[in-house]
Amino acid sequence: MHHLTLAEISRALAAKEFSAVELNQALLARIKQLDTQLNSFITVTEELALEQARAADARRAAGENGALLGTPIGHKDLFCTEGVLTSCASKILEGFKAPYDATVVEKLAAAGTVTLGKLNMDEFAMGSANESSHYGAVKNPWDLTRVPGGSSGGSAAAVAARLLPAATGTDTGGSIRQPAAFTNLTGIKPTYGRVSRWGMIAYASSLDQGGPLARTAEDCALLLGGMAGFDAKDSTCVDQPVDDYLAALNQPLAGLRIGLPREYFGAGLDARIADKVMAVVEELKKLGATVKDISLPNMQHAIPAYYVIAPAEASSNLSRFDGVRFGYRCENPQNLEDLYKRTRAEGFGAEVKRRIMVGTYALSAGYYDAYYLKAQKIRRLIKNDFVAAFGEVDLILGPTTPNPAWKLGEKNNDPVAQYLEDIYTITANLAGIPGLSMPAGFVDGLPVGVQLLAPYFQEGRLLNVAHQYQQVTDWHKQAPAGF
Ligand SMILES: NC(=O)C[C@H](N)C(=O)O
Repeated sequence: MHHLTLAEISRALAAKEFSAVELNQALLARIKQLDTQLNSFITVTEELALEQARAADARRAAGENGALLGTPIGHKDLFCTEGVLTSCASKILEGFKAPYDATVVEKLAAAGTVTLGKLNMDEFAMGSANESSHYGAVKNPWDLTRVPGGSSGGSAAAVAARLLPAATGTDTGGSIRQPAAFTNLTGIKPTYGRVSRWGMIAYASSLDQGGPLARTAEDCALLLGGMAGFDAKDSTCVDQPVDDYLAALNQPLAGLRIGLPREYFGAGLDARIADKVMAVVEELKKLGATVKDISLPNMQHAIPAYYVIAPAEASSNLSRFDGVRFGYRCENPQNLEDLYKRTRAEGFGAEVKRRIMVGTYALSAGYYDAYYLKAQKIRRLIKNDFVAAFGEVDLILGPTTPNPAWKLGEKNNDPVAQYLEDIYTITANLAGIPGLSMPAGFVDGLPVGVQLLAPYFQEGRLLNVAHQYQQVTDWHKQAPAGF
């Protein structure tokens, strides 16, 4: 059963080929047996899962037939789940059981999904390797000596290893798309405001967006349909109807205008990845697409701008973790200041501290104009580049990452080397547009992802193109050996 996609599971449950209880028990057994190799789960919610599976079977017996009813998923451990540890993979949230469900969790539970657990991640979603977790690094099922990408590395590893058919993730600068690329999955970061951030622990609020990771575009369409929608509890959530993503999948691609930004194919890109990207372009041409060279001239400024804006917002968001209200508190504080200082010094890991310091510095009087304000101006230029490009083309295509998954530990001592790996993904967050990564082949046995970008609220278009590509290729069907 573990090789079935979410859509196949949905159909099998509807046809009563097996029950939700049988399916979820089988996956729980598989998680117990195999996750010791990957470390993709922080918490396995066995009791909750069986309770939800029994309820789903009862709802089906009573005549309900929702597409997600009884389907197994996992949540990245920054989505609040009532009564269950929600850790952000940080020591500072040690023992924190959320008092309520995030909107995404609530919506998916109402649709009948079964939560098998909470998935490992980079601490507070800061990283591209899933090595900064307080709960230990996650391993890539394609090569256990390599990183799965980050920050949604646990979600990616679990889905790639067939421990789960799909999972939620979040993407602030690539955290869904980059791990999807490193583990041969399809993952979509929706338009900013498409999915509610309520109950999703904030890293950089103007960039964070939740979305699905799965093995196929069809599965992403199914899960995103359950996640997206207006939520009055998130003031940045957009009140616009959600498209029928499943219905959009089968549109023909004839006449689709694809733009290839020349800045995406410059220095730093592994030539073997460039070849894979061009092979995807050829395949899409056969399906009727036309291709045009375009330019996104401000892309070179994206990394410095992102690594000012994201830490600035993080330094503000993370000030709430002070040992008073949530999670970890240092032993025997001498006074209030000592409580704050030692709790935060002991509770946050090195990368989180680095970003709090960078962000605080960038926002401080005298430096604000030079760094934060300048970064915001660059952000606008990057957005304008996309708006101009989408005047000429329907979709932008390029690599998701410049390199395939690197070795565990390889970029640990060089944060900037790791930041540079985000070059192709962070622009979509700065502009707020949707982006999708899909499997496009292998280099030395390691998965390669291709990224598709679309205008605001055209998630359906991205899923449509990826689905059509997946009808004529089978990269996405390849499973890692041993899983
Ligand atoms: N959170 C993300 O989207 C990952 C990005 N590499 C960051 O560390 O900010």
